[in-house]
Amino acid sequence: MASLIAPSILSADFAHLADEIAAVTGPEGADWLHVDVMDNHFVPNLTLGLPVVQSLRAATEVPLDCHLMIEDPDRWAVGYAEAGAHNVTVHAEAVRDPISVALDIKAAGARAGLSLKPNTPLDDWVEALREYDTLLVMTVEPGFGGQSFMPEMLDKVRRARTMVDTGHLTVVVQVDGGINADTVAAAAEAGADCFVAGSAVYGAADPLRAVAALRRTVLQAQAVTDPAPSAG
Ligand SMILES: O=C(CO)[C@H](O)[C@H](O)COP(=O)(O)O
Ligand SMILES: [Fe+2]
Repeated sequence: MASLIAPSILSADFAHLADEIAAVTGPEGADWLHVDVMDNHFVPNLTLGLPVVQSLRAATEVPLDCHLMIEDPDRWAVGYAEAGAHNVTVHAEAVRDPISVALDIKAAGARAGLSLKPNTPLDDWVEALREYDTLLVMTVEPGFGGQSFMPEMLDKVRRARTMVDTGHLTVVVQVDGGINADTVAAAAEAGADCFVAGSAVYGAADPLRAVAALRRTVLQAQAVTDPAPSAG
């Protein structure tokens, strides 16, 4: 099990993105940088797109984790991989040909991720997930930062963990939405490997310390559930 912390720049100051990324970068800092791409169609919010991701790629060494909350990801996802994203996640509810999209993302040199909204069942996507490297379990309705964690999503995380542990899937299990000091342990105990946190990191007085504190809590929770976890 991994223990990756991925601050979401959705809660950062968009006028100072390079500084905001530097604020979470360091030996105990971000493992991935989570970039929420919203198109105002798939979700009722508009953030940033490919030109910003291209600029971010040149501005930081931290692996970029692009969460595409957009319609027609079949058309756009590969561009994010070509721009140098480390992981490109598309939504199950938006994708038309999930296998082709995963193959295209991977052929362009990135990891491929598939995201499930809270009401989207895991079982419907297990076959497609065999082509994916990351499963993003949304723990809020996508669209906005600062929402409350949905504890009922922990079952989905547990079932995904079991599928990975029994060799049916090889995905990193990622959680996104409402992850903070109060909720991250439950997500880790349920078996998540990668923890996206926006407001809990960028709303903190010291974002770098907030990242380190989240990771410590994750490692403690994982040590209880899995006494010999692999390095994150
Ligand atoms: O995908 C997202 C919203 O759709 C964000 O990544 C997520 O909400 C992070 O923000 P917070 O940690 O404040 O909930
Ligand atoms: Fe996200």
